[in-house]
Amino acid sequence: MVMTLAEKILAKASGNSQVSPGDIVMAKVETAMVHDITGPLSVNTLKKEGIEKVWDNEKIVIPFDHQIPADSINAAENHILMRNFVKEQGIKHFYDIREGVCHQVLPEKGHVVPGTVIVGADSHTCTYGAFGSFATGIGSTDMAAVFATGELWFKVPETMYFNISGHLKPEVMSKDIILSIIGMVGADGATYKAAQFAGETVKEMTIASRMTMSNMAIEMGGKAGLIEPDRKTVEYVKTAMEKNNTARPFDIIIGDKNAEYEEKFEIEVNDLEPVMACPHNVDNVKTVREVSGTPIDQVFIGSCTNGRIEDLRAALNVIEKHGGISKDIRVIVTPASRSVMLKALDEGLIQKFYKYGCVVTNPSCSACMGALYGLLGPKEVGIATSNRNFRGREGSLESDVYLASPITAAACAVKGEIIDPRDL
Ligand SMILES: CC(C)[C@H](C(=O)O)[C@@H](O)C(=O)O
Ligand code: SF4
Repeated sequence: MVMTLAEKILAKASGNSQVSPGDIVMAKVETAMVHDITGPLSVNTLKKEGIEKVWDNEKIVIPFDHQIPADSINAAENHILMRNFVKEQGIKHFYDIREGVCHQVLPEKGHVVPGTVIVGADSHTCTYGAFGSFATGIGSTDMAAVFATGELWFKVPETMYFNISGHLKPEVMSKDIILSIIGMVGADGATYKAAQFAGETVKEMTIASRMTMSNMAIEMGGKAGLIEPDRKTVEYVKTAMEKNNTARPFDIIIGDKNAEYEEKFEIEVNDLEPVMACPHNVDNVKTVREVSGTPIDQVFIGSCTNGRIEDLRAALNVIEKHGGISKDIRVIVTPASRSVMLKALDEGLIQKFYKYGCVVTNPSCSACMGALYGLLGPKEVGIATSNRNFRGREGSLESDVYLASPITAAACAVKGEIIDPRDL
């Protein structure tokens, strides 16, 4: 019988020749990730259960990213607890405060393996679906079970298939596509389903743009957000593995031709306009022109959704073209990882952001979740290139967050209010 990409990966990882939606399978995990916020509970649970050794100290990856450098004594204590765990267990892949956001660091360091099951104690673990893996976020206590056994049970999800065709206008990015899709299906439209993004538009996309799409699959409830691997994927993964001594063989798994999808959507993007997710729900999606003129206080360009080099280039391009940012607002720029930061430094982007009066921070989760810095105060309005805008996400419960692409966010930074990049 034919299977979808998600079904094929779960079948392989669970040693079955065939699986169908609804089946419960026990799957082998290829990579398991916890970070500085979610790791401590996994570690304490493991200890409480009396488990002395993790199943594989080479398959557990621990990046620090949410509260780096430690912004409170509590964060510093979490860091100490995790560093001790790393030492005790001989965890091979530990990335202390210098590397950046987990979902950027794992692919860059070669820990994302196409065709495998990857779990992370972070909801945006679905980002790695962009590499053709079945990647999903799990809770810290579930992770303790994975640390102990290297396996986890899954209910095989149905797949919602999004066939995307056409060419984007120059001011429109993959962020606008995924926001439009979420606006269309709703924040719970794909609950416990695998979303699969396919079609010529996705094929033409860079890996970074694909990651933006998969990253937000969870924002419509998706268990995973998969994209079939192709030449670009293999090249990215092989290079990352070779550079970081993480090389291992992997299979390229693609879905069967006549696989059954729960629902198939045809999306044509030639006429897609820049859009925004407006307060306070990610599915409250409007064209930027509909909310044009809204006053703003802060623009945040960064996060695991849109903090990659192409995002920084695109944002700076808009700022440069229009002679700088508004002096009435704050602009925070956070490269998603050390390697993005180094590239941005090499290309002179950081110097220019600074010149224009942006605040550039260390690679981290930064202002994305209102846990580190860049918090919004009461009644303030922020534009963010990140993935969530629920009440209080970026600070005060009385603040508003609009989610947008880096191009739109930069246009708003230039104007000091919400504006469609085409109207600058
Ligand atoms: C802190 C962590 C549990 C959380 C998540 O899982 O998504 C965070 O990364 C977020 O984006 O809200
Ligand atoms: S950048 Fe934001 S969304 Fe991504 S892992 Fe960090 S807090 Fe979560």
